[in-house]
Amino acid sequence: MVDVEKAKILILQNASLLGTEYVSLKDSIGRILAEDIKVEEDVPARNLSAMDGFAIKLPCDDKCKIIGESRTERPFLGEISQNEAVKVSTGSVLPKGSNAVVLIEDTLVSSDVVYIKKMPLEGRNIFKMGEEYEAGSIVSYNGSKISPFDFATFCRLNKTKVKVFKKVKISLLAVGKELVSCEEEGLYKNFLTPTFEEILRRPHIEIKRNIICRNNYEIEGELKKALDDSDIIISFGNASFDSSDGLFPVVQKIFEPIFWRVKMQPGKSLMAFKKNKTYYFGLSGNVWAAVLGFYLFIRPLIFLLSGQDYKFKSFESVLGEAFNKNSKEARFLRGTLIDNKFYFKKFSQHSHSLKGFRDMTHIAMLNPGPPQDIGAKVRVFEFSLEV
Ligand SMILES: Nc1nc2c(c(=O)[nH]1)N[C@H]1C(S)=C(S)[C@@H](COP(=O)(O)OP(=O)(O)OC[C@H]3O[C@@H](n4cnc5c(N)ncnc54)[C@H](O)[C@@H]3O)O[C@H]1N2
Ligand code: MOO
Repeated sequence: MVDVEKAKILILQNASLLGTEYVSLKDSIGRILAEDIKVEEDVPARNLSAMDGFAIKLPCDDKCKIIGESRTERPFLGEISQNEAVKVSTGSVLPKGSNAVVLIEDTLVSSDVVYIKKMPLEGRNIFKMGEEYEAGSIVSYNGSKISPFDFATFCRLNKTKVKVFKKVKISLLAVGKELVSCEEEGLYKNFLTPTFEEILRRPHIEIKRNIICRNNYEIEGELKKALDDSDIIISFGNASFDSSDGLFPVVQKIFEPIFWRVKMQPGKSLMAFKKNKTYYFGLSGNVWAAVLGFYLFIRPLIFLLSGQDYKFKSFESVLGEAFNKNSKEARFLRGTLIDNKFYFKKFSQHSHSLKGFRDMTHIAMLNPGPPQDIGAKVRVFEFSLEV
């Protein structure tokens, strides 16, 4: 049995990043960048007009001769002199020599002459070369998740492929003779693996299997298959290591222990094993214990393996309600913050209960010890299952 902090360290200390691969831009959204994205050429590469109107060269008279037109699809190639104007549209390349754009609504046009009613200041209405991104600057960093706007930026930078970390391959196993699928009639429905599959359905993760194992033979077979193709295997149920129906002995046969059982409540029944580079976690079938085990130990590992930075967002707070039990081990409560105080009584604290997940925003950790009064200091974590 290890304490919570030791358990976190034991899991992360030997974790190594997954490999990298190149993917096409359209497949990159949601993946984790494995390179810094550097701007090769100024964006925009030329001065562009930011408005519809006329490019002019200041200082000039309020009457200019129209010498041509620059369109987005067909730029004007000549150079502009004082008292000349070139018709421009939003996004079109500005002619050489121009230094301002007068808005179309501030002009009067008569055949090839434009009368300027309101003279712009120099530099106005121009989307300047390099204004968006200067050559040599970095727009996205190694380890960041590629958002739709990153995708748009990479497109604008003329990227066609980007280097990303390989997907984290995860297997989910529900273990229990009593379990039926959510579509079947029964008292003990396996809702845990489908729920976690939804939580983990992300572009940088690949779910290799989601399966119910009802006997040792199935457990062993699925664990061995998962060992071959997964980075992380998570099982739910039968996590008590001395349970008679055999998950623990099977796991012991295949993997090497990191630790089993953690000094915490709930979630004490947790196994962490490893074989080569594959991690195995045996979480409880009790939902709050399973979610907490995932939050504390597996989620940080997924961040680390996939190349992302991870930091537990925690801070000191105080109890808004008294907690009137002794705690033998670190105790985790689900709840929420109001005026920076932690409240937990309207949330079920039962390990088996689903009540409270919808509204919980924070988790408080109480150190082992006697009951705690209102105002007692507690460490509070922001709750999120985002990976
Ligand atoms: N005498 C003792 N009893 C228990 C102890 C103890 O120390 N002494 N520890 C308790 C703690 S703490 C936990 S946690 C659980 C051990 O958990 P298990 O992982 O062995 O739990 P199971 O019996 O397999 O399941 C518990 C509960 O959850 C249901 N379940 C299981 N898998 C799923 C699934 N995939 N989806 C939904 N629900 C699932 C299962 O049917 C049970 O009802 O033991 C305590 N007991
Ligand atoms: O430690 Mo158990 O995981 O409370 O239900």
